[in-house]
Amino acid sequence: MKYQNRQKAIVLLADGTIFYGKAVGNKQGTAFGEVCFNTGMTGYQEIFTDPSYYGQLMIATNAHIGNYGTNVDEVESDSIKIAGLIVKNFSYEYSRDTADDSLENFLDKNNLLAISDVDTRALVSYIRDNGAMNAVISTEVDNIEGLKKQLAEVPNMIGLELSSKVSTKEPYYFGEENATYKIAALDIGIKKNILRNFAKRDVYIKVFPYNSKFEDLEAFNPDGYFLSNGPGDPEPLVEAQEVAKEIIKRNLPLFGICLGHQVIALANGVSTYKMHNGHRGINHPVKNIKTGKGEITSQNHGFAVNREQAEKHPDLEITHVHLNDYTVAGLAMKNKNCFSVQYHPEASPGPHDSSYLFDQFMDNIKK
Ligand SMILES: NC(=O)CC[C@H](N)C(=O)O
Repeated sequence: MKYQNRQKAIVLLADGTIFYGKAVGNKQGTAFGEVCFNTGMTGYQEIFTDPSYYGQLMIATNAHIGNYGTNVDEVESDSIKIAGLIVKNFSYEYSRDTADDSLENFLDKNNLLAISDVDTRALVSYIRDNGAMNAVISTEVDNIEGLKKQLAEVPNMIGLELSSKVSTKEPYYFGEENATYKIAALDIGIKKNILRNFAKRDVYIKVFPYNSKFEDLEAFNPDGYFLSNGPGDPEPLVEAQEVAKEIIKRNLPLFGICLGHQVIALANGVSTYKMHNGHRGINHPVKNIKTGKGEITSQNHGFAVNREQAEKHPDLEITHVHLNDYTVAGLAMKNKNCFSVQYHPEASPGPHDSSYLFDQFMDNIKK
C-alpha cells in the first residue's frame, strides 16, 4: 500500500446526503460541481479531458480506475476538464506497454482533487433515483456546515453557459493546409478526436471561438460548417444559435455533435431540457431509423432535445433514437444540408460504429 494514512474525505450532495471516502494520494482540498457518472470501463483519460465535462464531478462506475496508466496522446483537450473525481478503487500502480505515466501523476499535474474508497454503487443508485444534482467533494470533513453553505452558492447546471470557459480564445488551424476540403468549426468545447476525424478525411479545419459570427467563419471560405460538443446548457448559447441560423438560411453543409446538435434544434425553435440523469458511457444503444441498423455509441450529455416538438416540426426529421429511453439521438433537416447527433461518432473513448457520420458529412460537402 503506497499511502498508509490518507485523508478522510466526503461527498456531500446538495440535498444533504453524505457519502464517505478517502483522498487519493496526499491530496487535500474541496471541489464543487454537478455530480454525474460514466459507465465506461475504459477511457478515463479521454473522459477527464473532454471539455463537455467542465464543471462536473465525475463518478466512475468501473470499480478500478488508473490500472492502465496514462499516455500523453490520449487526451481530448490540453488539460483535465472535470471538476473532481470520485472512484471506488484508485490504482496507484499501472501496467500497459504504451503508458508513459501514472494516473496519480496525471491528476497531480492538473491539480485535480480525487477521492476513492467511496461506495460508488450506492452513490450512483442514489443519483439515478434522485436525479443529477450539485455536490462537493472535500477533505474538510469537520466543516460540513461550511461546505453546505458554499455548495448552496454553486450555480445550477440549468441555464449555465460554459462554452466560454473552455473555448479557444483565438482561431487556430488543424490538419494539412493543402487538404482538398475546408471546414469551419465553431468551438463550443470541441474534442480533439473530432478534428482528427476530419483531418483523416482530407480536411483542413479552422477552429473558431464560441462567440464568433457567421461572417468570421464564412471568411475562411469553407466547404462545410461544424458545431462542436461542449459543456453546459445549450439554451444560453445565443451566438452559436445565430451562427446555425445563418448557415441553415443559406443551406450550406452543416453537421453538429452533441451540444452542436442541441444548438441546431434550438436554432429551429425546438427546445431542450435537462434530463433526470444524463447518458454517459461507451455502450449506449442507438437505432438509425433510416437504415434500421443499431449502433453502440459513446455518449456524454445531460440535456436532450424535446421529442414532441421535433416530431411536429415541419422541417425536421428524427433520424436516430436512443433505445434505452427513446430520446432523440439524431436529427436531420428536410430539404436542407444539415444533420446532427446527440452522441459521439468520434468515440474516444468508445466504439467506432458511428464513424460513418463523418463520411456522410463529407458526402454532403462533395454534393
Ligand atoms: N457532450 C456534449 O456536447 C454535451 C452537451 C451538453 N452540455 C449536455 O450535457 O447535454
